[in-house]
Amino acid sequence: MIYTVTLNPSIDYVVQLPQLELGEVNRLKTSYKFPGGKGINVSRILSELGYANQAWGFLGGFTGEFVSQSLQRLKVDANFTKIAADTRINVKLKADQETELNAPGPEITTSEKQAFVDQFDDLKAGDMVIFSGSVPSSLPETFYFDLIQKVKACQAEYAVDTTGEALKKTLATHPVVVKPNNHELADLFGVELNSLAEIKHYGQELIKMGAQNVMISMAGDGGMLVTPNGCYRSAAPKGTVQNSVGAGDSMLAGFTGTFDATHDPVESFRYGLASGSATAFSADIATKAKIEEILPQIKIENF
Ligand SMILES: Nc1ncnc2c1ncn2[C@@H]1O[C@H](COP(=O)(O)OP(=O)(O)OP(=O)(O)O)[C@@H](O)[C@H]1O
Ligand SMILES: O=P(O)(O)OC[C@@]1(O)O[C@H](CO)[C@@H](O)[C@@H]1O
Repeated sequence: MIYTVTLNPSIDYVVQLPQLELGEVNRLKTSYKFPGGKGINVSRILSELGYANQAWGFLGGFTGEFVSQSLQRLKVDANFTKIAADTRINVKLKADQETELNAPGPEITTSEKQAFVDQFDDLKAGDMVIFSGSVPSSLPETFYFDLIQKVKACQAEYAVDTTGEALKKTLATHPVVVKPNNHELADLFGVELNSLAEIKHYGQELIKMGAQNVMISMAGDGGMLVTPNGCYRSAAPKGTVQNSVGAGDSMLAGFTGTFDATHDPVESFRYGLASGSATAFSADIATKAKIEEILPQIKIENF
């Protein structure tokens, strides 16, 4: 069974307007509300692709209720820990440029945290846990690392999609895959990455630091997979971008779902790439049909 962990879910409030005028009243062309948070997006794609999974994390208040009901409607199996505070709302502005306003997240009490941590005692050998997204500020920065110790004690596998110190700290524990985008990879090492060769080099550094596979997403430039046995690269297929929010999560879902079933990193990368682009070319998270339409267009080469 696959479990996704979203410590900091959200309502994604996506608003469209031709141009943003700062300091003025801006009238929106359209607005949509989606259940958001990286692990939740991963769960949505896993469910689309038919991989049994359950979404875990914290949900609270009227916003948490919206996310919970949306997941029910989307038939995503969920077992969230209920909290007293409101789940956050993240604003995604689609104007001449895409701008995201992500809130820090709600207060989580000690007893709410403990109830969540206790869930990890039920994991079984061979389960896969996907940790995605930011850690709310009321939880320690080491929270993922602490949870990973529990996952390892149960002999389950895990993937990590987070940034900065939280990511660095998990590498030495040997996650199955980490998925920084090229900017997050550059920030991790305090460098600028100007070529594919440089991206490969720093991907290999993450392998040396302990990751089993490193999948680097590069938005419209496709992606790269670095493994201890080789490096693979694919450009992105052509299409009309509608909403790239969640493309990275979709990529991780395509990878982890396929990896859990096949243990083949290159085939997993192929599904990851197709799922990422399928979401970028959709208004919301992609459907299975969209992913399957894009799959034949993915061309992976050794790099
Ligand atoms: N404009 C695009 N055209 C084609 N494919 C895209 C586009 N944007 C994203 N993708 C596909 O989706 C993958 C993940 O996208 P991206 O690099 O934007 O992830 P991310 O930065 O983690 O995004 P997010 O945090 O919104 O989930 C890319 O590697 C690529 O394969
Ligand atoms: O603030 P975090 O946890 O880093 O990211 C949260 C978020 O931007 O990630 C998803 C897209 O990847 C959105 O659904 C959500 O709003």
